[in-house]
Amino acid sequence: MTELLSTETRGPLLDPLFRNGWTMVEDRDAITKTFIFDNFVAAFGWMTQVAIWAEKWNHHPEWSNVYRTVEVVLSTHDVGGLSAQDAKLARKMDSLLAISA
Ligand SMILES: C[C@H](O)[C@H](O)[C@H]1CNC2=NC(N)=NC(=O)C2=N1
Repeated sequence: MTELLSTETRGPLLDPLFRNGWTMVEDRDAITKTFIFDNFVAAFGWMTQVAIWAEKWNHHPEWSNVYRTVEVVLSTHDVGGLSAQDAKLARKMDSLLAISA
């Protein structure tokens, strides 16, 4: 069962993400990061790879793409805030950058 991140687990899970460009969304228990790629195809290719993982894990981003920029927000709708699933998908998004570069 997906659970809201507790105060104790929040730090260790989120701090590495904050060091990697993620930030909290203002007034919402969610994290956000803007990814900028060389061009639209690179952005969409990265989104496609993320989509495969999101579907596999049944955990989906809130995102928008304009040309080579992808704005991502992660939160777990079922629990109304951040869960370990969000940190997991955020780590995967960052790891896929190396492949997409
Ligand atoms: C019915 C389906 O399993 C749920 O709606 C899943 C789908 N993807 C999801 N994605 C996110 N970000 N949060 C959820 O709570 C969630 N729930």
